[in-house]
Amino acid sequence: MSVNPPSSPPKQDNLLFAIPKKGRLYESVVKLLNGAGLDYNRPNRLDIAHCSSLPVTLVFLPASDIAKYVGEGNVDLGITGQDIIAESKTTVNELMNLEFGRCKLAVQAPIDSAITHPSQLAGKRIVTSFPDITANYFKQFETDKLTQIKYVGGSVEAACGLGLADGIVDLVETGTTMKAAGLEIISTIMTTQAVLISNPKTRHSKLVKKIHQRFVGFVLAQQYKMITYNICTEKLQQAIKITPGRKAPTINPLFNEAFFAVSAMVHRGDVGDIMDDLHELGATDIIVFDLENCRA
Ligand SMILES: Nc1ncnc2c1ncn2[C@@H]1O[C@H](COP(=O)(O)OP(=O)(O)OP(=O)(O)O)[C@@H](O)[C@H]1O
Ligand SMILES: O=P(O)(O)OC[C@H]1O[C@H](OP(=O)(O)OP(=O)(O)O)[C@H](O)[C@@H]1O
Ligand SMILES: [Mg+2]
Repeated sequence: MSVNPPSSPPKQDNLLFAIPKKGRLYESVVKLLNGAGLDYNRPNRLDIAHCSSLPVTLVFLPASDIAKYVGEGNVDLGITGQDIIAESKTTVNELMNLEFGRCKLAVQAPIDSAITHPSQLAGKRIVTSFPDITANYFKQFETDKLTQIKYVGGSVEAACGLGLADGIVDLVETGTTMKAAGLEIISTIMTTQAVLISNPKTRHSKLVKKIHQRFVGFVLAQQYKMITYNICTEKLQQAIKITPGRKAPTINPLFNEAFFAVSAMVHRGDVGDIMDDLHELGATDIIVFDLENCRA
């Protein structure tokens, strides 16, 4: 694998943190860094940026190289996909799932072909950006002939239409790319999402732990919203059943009234139903807030 060194030297003794320089993970990673308070200024086109808030240097690298840098280089932390870790065969510590970059790595073939099972592609021509995972996967179906696996760095879906492959192994999220290329899924090799990884031999374990904890808080905060409402004494117990909170709801009596103000964390996806249920019960002044960050 060819990898370019960063364009200017990192600050000595800073923790090095590898960030995807572009692509599908980039925007979510930038949000995560902001949310976790890792402030930085990235001069135009430079692949290196020093954080102003922590002794951390960000190195912007292709997502596909990050597992290698973290596993074998001096890079302490990184963000990349589980698919890339599996393909790199390097040992890294997977610290946490980041809940974005979700997709699956799938064997695909032209819709108008007679292929319905991956065994029909064993020994044939497969194009992919994941040659190692692909070779291992097809081994189970091979009898005499080895599967011919060709690596391409992108636009894998074009390979069948251009006569280079009988099938491909590529990532599928919505399926738009696959359908546009006239392909369909024959089998799924693995599901994947973005993860925070660390170098098992890092000299910065304290700082790794700190950043990890901040990310845990931010990712948790993204999954919840805060709801507050007023409810009369007689209906309080029923309301608590609707919003039990993560541990328990916070309940405060309202001044001079037989009412309580309740606040609780609720799952983002449940908010609509919970508001309906509370309204039906007779709760008033129901307000929902986004959580910017939290520490559970
Ligand atoms: N469509 C997608 N939906 C969700 N996650 C994806 C998708 N495509 C790729 N990923 C995840 O992001 C990782 C990096 O892929 P990405 O396409 O961003 O890199 P790239 O191909 O180097 O960049 P680019 O496509 O801009 O050339 C993948 O290994 C996978 O984990
Ligand atoms: O199922 P979908 O939602 O269409 O997403 C899947 C596509 O996304 C990625 O490609 P990307 O856009 O990164 O281009 P690339 O193939 O050139 O890397 C991946 O390689 C698939 O082709
Ligand atoms: Mg891509």
